Order: sequence, then structure tokens, then C-alpha cells
Amino acid sequence: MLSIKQLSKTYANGVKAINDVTLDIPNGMFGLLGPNGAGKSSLMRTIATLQDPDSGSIHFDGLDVLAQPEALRRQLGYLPQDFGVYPKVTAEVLLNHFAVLKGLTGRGERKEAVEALLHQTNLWEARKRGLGTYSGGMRQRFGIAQALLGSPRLVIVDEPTAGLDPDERNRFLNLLAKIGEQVVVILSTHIVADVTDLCPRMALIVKGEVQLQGEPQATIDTLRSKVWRRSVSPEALTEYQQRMKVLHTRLVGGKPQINVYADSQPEEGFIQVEPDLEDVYFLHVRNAAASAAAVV
Ligand SMILES: Nc1ncnc2c1ncn2[C@@H]1O[C@H](COP(=O)(O)OP(=O)(O)OP(=O)(O)O)[C@@H](O)[C@H]1O
Repeated sequence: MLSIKQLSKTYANGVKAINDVTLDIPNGMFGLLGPNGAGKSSLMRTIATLQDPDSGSIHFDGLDVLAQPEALRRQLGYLPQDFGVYPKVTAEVLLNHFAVLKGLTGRGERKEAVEALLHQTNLWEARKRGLGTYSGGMRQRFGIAQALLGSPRLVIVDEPTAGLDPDERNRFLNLLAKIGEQVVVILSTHIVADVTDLCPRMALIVKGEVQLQGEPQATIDTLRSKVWRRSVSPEALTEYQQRMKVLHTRLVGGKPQINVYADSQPEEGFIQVEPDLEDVYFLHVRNAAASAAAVV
């Protein structure tokens, strides 16, 4: 269990990236959802002990992470958002190199670990190719392979599916789901479907603050019978957005379709629909933006 209490961080430029965050993260896949700039990477980097918070505490299975960062690092696998690779080096050589850095110094043990991870991430056939020839999905799977070296008990992956095509995304998420059976995996993402598909527990963070946390289905249930949908003309869209709580807009056959939050049917033509996690996400992002505007 990872336990974060009242964590805050303000950067030198005055941006409050983490604002009094308290989260309990049990074993399994945990989705940390939030729009760009919400503070997800700041939180991930702080948990990974790459930067210090201004205040608050982090404990992992009783270990005081901020007091003993080295001890946490020995149990950590981290795939950062901007994971760079050397394009000319092969996957096998680079993974072997990372393994040495992770402390796998015995030749036999290292070879075994590297080979097992290349198989697990489905890169065995491509192991002798330069990483520069890899697709985005293959690079991300390589990123997970290096994160899993040394059998970490805490795995952090920061926005890993952005830019992947549907096949590669599925393959990557399946891989994460398998890992999540044994350890704590924190998946930071702005893609709602990643969390819906994969995570039994989640938190939503906006402007550095936790807006909600719990089981995705329980958060969806709070919106039952409050989401209404209709198609509108492109010209009328702005007017609907001003008059109603429009959660999101989708183009269906080139025509905008809006989901609106309301206690009862907003007007003729709206039909009630089953809410989903996107509705929850947009309602909270919208409310957070509204309350920030009210403060200013
Ligand atoms: N080193 C830094 N110095 C100053 N401001 C920073 C720094 N890193 C991030 N920020 C700011 O802190 C806020 C949160 O950024 P962060 O990268 O943590 O968010 P995020 O949710 O990961 O978003 P994204 O998906 O865009 O990376 C943003 O306003 C960002 O501009």
C-alpha cells in the first residue's frame, strides 16, 4: 500500500502543482486521471523521489519514502513521460546496460532477467534491432521492460499510451494489467478509456487537487439519471454551452452530439443516457474550472 498524506509542491515560478494531496493506493492498477497540466507528472516524480515536496508525507508498506529515498528506489520501476532511447543501440544491449545500473551484477542472473523481460514485452524477435527503428508502441514496451528490471514492487507509468494506435495501446494495457496482478501500478493518463478499461481504483486530479477517488463504477453511479443527450446544429452549439452544463461534445456523422448534466430533462429533444467515466471526468474538470474562475 502506498499512502500519500497532505502532499504539496509549489515551483519556483509560483505554480502550485500539487495542492494538499492525500491518496491511498492499494495493490493493483491505480489510474491517476487528469487533464494536461493537472500535476500528474509532478506527483509521479515526487513519488519516484526525483523531486522533493514542500510538505506532506509518502509511505510505502511502512517505509518513509521521503526520509529513505534510496530504499524506495530499490523497489521502484519508473517509466517517465519523456522516455528517451539511444536510437542506434539494440534493445538487448540497452536493457542489459540498464540491468547493470539496477544492480543485477551477476552475469547469469542478468542474462536470465533480460531475456525474460524481452519475451514478456513481446520484443524477443526484435531484440537485435536498433531502438530507432521501433514503433511508438514497441518503444513503450521497451520502456516497461526497463521499468520491470529488478522485480519492483511499485511501478509508475506516466502517460504511456498517448500517441499509440489502438492495437499497440491494447497490447500495452494488457501487459500492464498482468503486472498489476502482483504489485502496485500507478498509471497516469489523460485518456479516460485507459482507466475505464484497466483500473479497479482511480483518482481524478485537476489543478493539483484530488477531485475524487474510488472505484470508477461508484463514481459513475453518482451521475445516474442526470446525463442527457441530443444532436444539435453546429451553429447552436455555443448557445447550448452557455445555457446548460454541457459535459462534452462528440461529432457523430459530422453533427455535434452533446451530453448535458441536469437533474431533469433540460428540454424537449433530450434523451436520458447511461453515464460513463467520461461524463464524470468532464463534470469535475468543468466544476474545478468554474470554481477557479469564481476565486479569480
Ligand atoms: N519544473 C517545473 N517548474 C515550473 N513549473 C512546472 C515544472 N514542472 C511542471 N510545472 C507546471 O506545473 C503544472 C503541473 O504540471 P505537470 O507536468 O505536473 O502536469 P501533468 O498533469 O503531468 O500535465 P502534462 O500531461 O501536460 O504533463 C503545470 O502548470 C506545469 O506548467
